[in-house]
Parts: sequence; C-alpha cells; structure tokens
Amino acid sequence: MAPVPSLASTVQQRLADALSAALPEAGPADPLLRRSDRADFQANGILALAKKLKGNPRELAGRVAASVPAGGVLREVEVSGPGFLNITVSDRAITETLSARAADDRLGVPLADAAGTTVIDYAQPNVAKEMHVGHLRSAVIGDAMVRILEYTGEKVVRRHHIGDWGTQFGMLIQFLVEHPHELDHRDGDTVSGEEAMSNLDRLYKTSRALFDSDPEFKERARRRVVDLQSGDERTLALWQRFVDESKIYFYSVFDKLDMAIHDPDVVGESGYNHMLDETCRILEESGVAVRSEGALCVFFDDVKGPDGKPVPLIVRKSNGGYGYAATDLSAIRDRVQNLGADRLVYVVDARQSLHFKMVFETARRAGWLNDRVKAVQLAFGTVLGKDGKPFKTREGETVRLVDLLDEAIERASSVVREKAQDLSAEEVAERGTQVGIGAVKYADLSTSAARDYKFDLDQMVSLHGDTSVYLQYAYARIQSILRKAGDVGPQAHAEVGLAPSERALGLHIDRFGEAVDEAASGYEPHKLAAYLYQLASLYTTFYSECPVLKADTPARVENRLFLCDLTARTLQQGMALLGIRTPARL
Ligand SMILES: NC(=[NH2+])NCCC[C@H](N)C(=O)O
Repeated sequence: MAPVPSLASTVQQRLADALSAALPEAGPADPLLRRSDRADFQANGILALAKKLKGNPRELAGRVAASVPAGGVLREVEVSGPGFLNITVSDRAITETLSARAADDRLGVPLADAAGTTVIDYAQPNVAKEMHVGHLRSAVIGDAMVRILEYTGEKVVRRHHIGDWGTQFGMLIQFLVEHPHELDHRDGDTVSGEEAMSNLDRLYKTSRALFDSDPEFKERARRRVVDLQSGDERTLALWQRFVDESKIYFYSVFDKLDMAIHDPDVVGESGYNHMLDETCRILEESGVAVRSEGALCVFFDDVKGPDGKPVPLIVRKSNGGYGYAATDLSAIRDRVQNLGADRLVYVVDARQSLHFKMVFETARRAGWLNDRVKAVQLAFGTVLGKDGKPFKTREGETVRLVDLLDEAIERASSVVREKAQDLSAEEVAERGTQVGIGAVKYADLSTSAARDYKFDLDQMVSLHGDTSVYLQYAYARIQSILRKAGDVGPQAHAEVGLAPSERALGLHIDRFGEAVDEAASGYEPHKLAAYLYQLASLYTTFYSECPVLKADTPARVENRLFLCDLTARTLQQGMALLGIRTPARL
C-alpha cells in the first residue's frame, strides 16, 4: 500500500501549487510550512521570495492566498504579519486523512528514503561483573533505537560488545583450575540468573583476596593470562565457562527488562582478537599510528593532558598487550567491511566520549570511516540519586540493576493493586511488571540522553505528569470506552464538524510520522516520548470537553470513537517503539 500522505504534506503541496499559480515568475518555491499556535499551519516562504522578486511581501502573500482553490483541504488562508500566511484546514480534510491513516497498518508512517544498514552497539555488560545503572541506560536507549530504526525500514545489526577479555581473567581462571567445582550448579544444569551471578561474585571476591595476599598465586595468575592469550585450549575452555555463566545472568536481566537479546549478536571484545595484529599492522604501515616509547600510538592536535603534552590513543602497549582501543578499531573494520554498515551507532556513557572521539578519528584517517560510512556515539549522561549525586547505595556502593528493577516492579504493583482491587495476584504481578519496567524505561527515554537524570521511583510511577503510567493509563481508559461502546464501533464521518479539542488531537495524530522520523534521524528517542506525552495530554483535554458515548448524534458518537481508537493505536505503536507495553486494563 502506498504511504498515506500526512495532512501537513498535502497542505505543503497545495500551497506550492498556489505559489506557482500566483507567482509563476518565482519558479518552484518552498512555502516553508510550519505548525503554528495561531492557526493550524503557517507558511513563511513568501518573505524570502519577495526579496528575490523585489516585491511587497504582504501583497505577494495576498496573491498566493487568493489563488488557493476554495472549498478544499484549506479552509482559510490569511495574510498576517510582514507576509506570512496563516492556514486553517477543513474539518473534513482532518477526518479524511485520519481515516486513510487508520486503514494503514503503519498508521501512515512512511519508510525512510535513505534506508541502509546501521550497526548499533548497545547493552554491553562485563563478564563476571554485576550490571549497574549505566548498563541500564545503554540497554534501554539502544533497544528503543533498534525498534525505531527498524520501523523506518533501516536494516539494523545489533552488537553487544560485552567485556569478556582482559588480564582479570588470569586470576579467575587460575582460581577455577585450583578449585574446579566452584562454578558447578547445585541441581544439575538449571541455574537461575541470580544464582549464576552470586557464583561469579563469590568466585571473583575469593580469587581477588588470594591474588592480593598470596604472591605465588599472583604469579600463577599472571602466567595464566599468557596461556589465555596464546590460545591454550584448557584455559580457553575455563574462560568460556565464565562467559556462559555470565550470559545466564545477563539474559535473565534483559528478560526482566522485556528485551530480546539474541546470542549471535553478542560479540564481545574477545570476538575481535584475531583481527588485532592486522589492525595494528595496517595502522602502522599507513603511518596513522607511530611508535612512541615502545607503544603504538595515534596522536591528535587537539587532545592534550593537563600538562599540555599530547595524550595519544594507545593501540598497542609497550609490553605488546592490546587494549580497549585496538578492539574497538578492529570492530569498526569488521562492522564496515564484513557487516556492510553505512552507519555505526554506539550507545555508551558520555564518560567514554574522548575514547570514541579518538577511535573514530583514527578510523577516518585509516579510511574505514568516510563521508559515506559514519560513526556516532549516542552518549548518555549519568544516573543520579535523589540527592543529585551519582546513584549509590547507602553504603556508597554502585546499585545493582536487578535490585532497582525489582523495586520498580514492586512500587508499580501497589499502584496497580490500588487502582483495580478485583485483580488476582497473577494479574497484579503481570501488570505491575509492565508498569514498573515501563516506568523505568520511560524515565530514561523521556529526557534527552545526553543529560544526567535523577532516578526517582516515586515520580516514575506517578499517575500524573510525564510518566509512562500516565500514557498507559490513557491507553487503558480508551480501551474501556471502546468496550463500553458495545456494538457501536469506531467509524470516521467526514461530514461531522469537529470541536477545537478534536481538531487539536487530530492534527497531532497527523504528526506521528514526523515524530518517528525525528527520533530516528537524530537518534533521539525522547522526541518520540515527548510526542506521545502530548498525544495523551491532548486526548485528556478532548475527553474532558467532548462527550463520546453521549454525543448528540449517532454519527458524532462513531466519529469520536474513531478518534479514540486511532489515538489508542498511535499510543500503542509509539510506546512499542520505546519498548514499553500498553496493557488493555490498568
Ligand atoms: N564498543 C564499545 N566499546 N562498547 C561499549 C562497551 C561498554 C563497556 N563494556 C562498559 O561496561 O563500560
């Protein structure tokens, strides 16, 4: 089915036609249509045109207004200010556009013109370590971006760049060599995520204590690192056990977050080992990297330390070891050359911005990135506690992500229980989870990613204000109206006149495609969240001003039900793009 044009694009077209009819000497010109508070739209393009034609802008605007055909989409075109046009569309045009939209599965959202392949690096926790709130942000923002981009027709390849390599594994593996049963599961093969993590945590702590207190163990652990790096089979098999055990835990957390993470997309740091030598060789031979004090380095004019000395990106250390940067550079080669990426997106904490700036610049110098293939860091800010300081437990430790999620679910469950007292325990649990997880995701997605935000559960699960609960509640309320309507179904009636709050709601629904496009092209899910919040708010106004089931004529009842239904579908689709459920009842 051909995409349903938005009312805005129809109006744009009508005005462009009127422009060329009234001012043929101007050639094809953009009317520069904007949404407006004074009327439905405003066209500002005539001002620039008047300059070009050396005419009086108000007079030219009057000529354009006069050549708009009467009785069509445009109800009123009025000259205002120095030569703007204020445009009001007809009620009929609103209802007809919405009705075409309602008949389309995609709700009229067009596919992007320039779809390509995006590789998105997100949800990247570290093996044998707890997941914390920083991992939450990467997962939530990344998951929303995947959904939004896929919806616009982009091919998306997910990469979970987990921290599964490094010298710390020497200590862990050596401990497991000496205590072979430490990772065994209590009852055979089944192990819960929590149990897996507590196994890993215990092992980490005991081996760390031994490492710090026993110099002989420390030496054995150091030799184990060499075995690991040289690919010793037994060592690798033990390393794999840590990775597998950690994945059990990660997947249980992602599952709680209602996110599908697929095993083949988990390509951690270790996945690029086989490329590191070659990456360094290419960089050195092309002169992008140079040897400095035994290390292989890339220098930048604008990156200097506090002492004014240049701070290089170290690709290979003087002891021959590779670090985070060599891995990221190899990953870029892989993503561009093997996965065919047109765009690379990294959903990573803003505190790693300097690293990515240097890595991207190095990749450009090497020719892996260029005008056609671009990389961006979707950098996010820090999660703060209510006190405005980085989020910590009372004991000053980083907060475990699972504990936070459980608390959110618990709070949400009590909100649900209060609202609907006839629910069974299972129903409360299910809805509480959808509301609690939705609240956590929405709080993250509704502020611009770059900003820090306060993790405040009371505010997150509030029924009032810019929260997911408010949106879910609006959705559930609409479902209840539709149920109450019984046999009377939603049905558009273009001849029925619209009240101001119906027009405002309808015109906002018309903007859905624009909101998705803005969120996709700028990697800004908060623009979609803001759109949805406004949608729910306009619906609330409509609902308080316009009786639905008690409207004066049967056609108006059906038309209002139609608006309700389309609002609900738009809310549901928009929330789904953010990874948030919309239960039919709350
Ligand atoms: N390609 C990347 N470097 N991705 C980000 C990895 C994030 C890292 N594992 C961390 O926990 O901080």
